[in-house]
This record gives sequence, structure tokens and C-alpha cells, in this order.
Amino acid sequence: MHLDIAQVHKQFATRGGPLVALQDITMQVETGEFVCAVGASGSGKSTLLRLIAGLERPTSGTISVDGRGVTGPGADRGMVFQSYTLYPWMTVQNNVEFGLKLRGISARERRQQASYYLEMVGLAPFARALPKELSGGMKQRVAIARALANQPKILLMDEPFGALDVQTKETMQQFLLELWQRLGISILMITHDVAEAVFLSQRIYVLSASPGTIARELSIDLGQRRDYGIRRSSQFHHYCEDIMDLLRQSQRATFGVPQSIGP
Ligand SMILES: Nc1ncnc2c1ncn2[C@@H]1O[C@H](COP(=O)(O)OP(=O)(O)OP(=O)(O)O)[C@@H](O)[C@H]1O
Repeated sequence: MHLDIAQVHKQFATRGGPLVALQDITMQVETGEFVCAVGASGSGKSTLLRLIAGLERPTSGTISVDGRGVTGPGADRGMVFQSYTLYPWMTVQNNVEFGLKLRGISARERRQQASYYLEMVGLAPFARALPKELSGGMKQRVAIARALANQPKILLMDEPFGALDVQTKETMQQFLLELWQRLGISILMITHDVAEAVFLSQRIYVLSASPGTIARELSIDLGQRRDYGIRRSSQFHHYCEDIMDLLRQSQRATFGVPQSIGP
């Protein structure tokens, strides 16, 4: 898998005139990588993910997966959003099967595939439950199972844990890391949570705002087997501070006054 984003520029027409949301974005994700794009509000993170997902078209520049240009949504890119996007009237099992059904996969194969991924996210006992019977963390695990069931080349995650309480968020981050290590999947996640990005990823693109540009690309070298203890290490704090400094600089440039940004 090779996701290639080359010199992407995105401009929106607004009542106040053209608004440049993204400018000259060049980035790559390779097979099995966990990459985060982190940036303050308005730095174009969601726009970037929507472009990769094929929900929007770039004004200029190109996006391709394994050399094939992205022209619309496709099963090769699985999406997980912040807000719960499960169909409330469908059981957990049917939610996970839905994409497979749209692709014409047989009922038997759908059932097997969905059960496999529900097992993987620890929700097999809830296959017949409705989304309203699940906690926020469980709903996001269903959303992840649903995305994985389509066997995408890359998982695109838009602040997937942003709506969860702190403890559930920590559990979900650990869960996602283990899933990533077990499956060897490629993940591109966007977040404004600097500590989350450092904890999860191998590489981070830091976006500055107005317009959204790549301020820095950093490799995170905290080893493969991460657990929560790593958050207490000086190396972890060092990475977080570096990134927050970049974000503060970007905010100062935007607003002209110092802003405080926390993890
Ligand atoms: N459809 C649209 N039409 C006009 N402007 C848009 C549209 N979508 C996004 N924008 C603008 O583009 C800029 C980037 O928005 P985007 O939502 O991508 O940022 P973000 O980094 O994801 O922000 P947040 O963290 O607050 O969600 C913002 O100024 C926003 O107002």
C-alpha cells in the first residue's frame, strides 16, 4: 500500500470570498505505518481526510492509493469518524455487514466476515444488540470492525476518540495500537490531541493553520510495543513539547497573540 498526496491545494468558495483550507500538502503513508496528522482547529485536518476518502476533490494536486488516482469513495479506504455513524435501527452485526452487502458479498460470507471482525474487537457477544445499547467506546469498536470488514488498504480515522471520556479514550488508544500491531494495517489518523498522536504513531505531520500547511514531519521513535508507562518518559514529553511549540508558533502567526494549547 502506498498512499501518495502530492502538492494538494484545497480552496472553498465562501460568502467572504475564496478560503484556502489546504496549501501545498505533500505526504505519504506506506504499508503497515501508523501516521497521524496533528493540528489546531481550522488547520484543515478534516478537509484533508475527506479529500483522501474521496468525499471532496482537491482544487489542484493529486491523491493516489497504489498509483490509482482517488476520484471518489472506495472500499480500499476505510473511514472511522468521531461521531457515531452506526445505523441506529440495525443490529451491531448488520451494521458491520452493511458495506459488504452493498458490495454484493453473499449472506454467508458477510456473516463470517462480520463475525470475525466483531470477535477481533471483542464484541461478538453484542452482535444482536442495537447501537443504543452500547457505550461510546463500544460503538467506536463497532465502527472500526465495520471499516475493517471491508478489508481496506488503509484505515482513515477522523478524531475517532474525540467524543470519549478520558479513561475510555486511553483504553481505546491501547486497543487500537494492539489491533494495528496484530493486523499490520496502515492507518492515517487526524487528531488535535498531541499526546494521542505521539502515543500512537510512528510518524507525525504537524499542520499549521490558515491556510493549512505542513509545518513539520517528525518520526516518533518510542519502540513498537508501547503501553501507558511510556507517557511518563522524558522522551515522550520531549516529542509533545516540540509539537506544541510548533502549534503555538502557528497560532501566534495566525492571531498575532500568544495562545496556550494543551495536550
Ligand atoms: N465545505 C466548506 N465550505 C467552506 N469552508 C470550509 C468547508 N469545509 C471546511 N471549510 C473551512 O476550511 C478550514 C479548515 O476546516 P477543517 O474542518 O478541515 O479544519 P480542522 O482542522 O478539521 O478543524 P477542527 O479541528 O476544528 O475540526 C476552516 O476554515 C473551515 O471553515
